[in-house]
Amino acid sequence: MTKILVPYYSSYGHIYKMAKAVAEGVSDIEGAEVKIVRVEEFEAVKAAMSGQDAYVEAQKAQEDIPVATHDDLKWADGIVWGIPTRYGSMPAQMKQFIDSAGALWMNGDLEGKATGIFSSTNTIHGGQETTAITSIVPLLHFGLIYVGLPYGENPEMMTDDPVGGSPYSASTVAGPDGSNEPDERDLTMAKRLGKRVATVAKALRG
Ligand SMILES: Cc1cc2nc3c(=O)[nH]c(=O)nc-3n(C[C@H](O)[C@H](O)[C@H](O)COP(=O)(O)O)c2cc1C
Repeated sequence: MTKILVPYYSSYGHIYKMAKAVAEGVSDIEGAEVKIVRVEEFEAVKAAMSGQDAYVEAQKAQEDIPVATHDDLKWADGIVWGIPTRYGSMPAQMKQFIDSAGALWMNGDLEGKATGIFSSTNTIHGGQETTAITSIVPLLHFGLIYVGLPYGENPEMMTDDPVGGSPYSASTVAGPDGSNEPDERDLTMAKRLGKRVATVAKALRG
């Protein structure tokens, strides 16, 4: 059994929808088991956003998703992180989860596991690539083995349409007001990322 974890943080649901696509892709691999977990929201953000319908609805839709733990990270053979952009890099909620996993780093618990990232921004040039690239840094400190998204398997990237996806990560563009649904091409690339990380994780397990 190859165990793949999809830990994500999502305020408005785009990353959550991408997480489900990633999980679907993992399921294409024989003998793969996938678990989606959400990184917990800050109480201060919950309070600040309590009057914003889009946020409240998106949080409600995720209520049944278990909260991510460090034991989940240890359980997994591969980890595909769902990281929306905050000022061009990862949200503090995700950073806190990663920073608080120092004991795992110290023990080398994640070394040699396959990993990948999917992301989301409001705007096309708002930081999809910087979010992926800067998020890779702590993942390499953990000794994770990074799996990207190659052009060869993802012809959807060869376009000047405002879709997500780059060699660094699967991604989606939520739109300036956040009302876009993930494009079908974004979901397809997210599925392929899930499948690719599961393939590598399986091979690494031997
Ligand atoms: C504090 C904050 C900072 C943000 N910074 C950026 C940014 O730098 N570039 C951008 O395009 N979108 C930015 N956004 C928009 C989010 O990236 C977008 O809402 C998110 O990717 C949608 O994913 P979600 O629906 O899963 O929350 C920001 C949103 C917030 C709340």
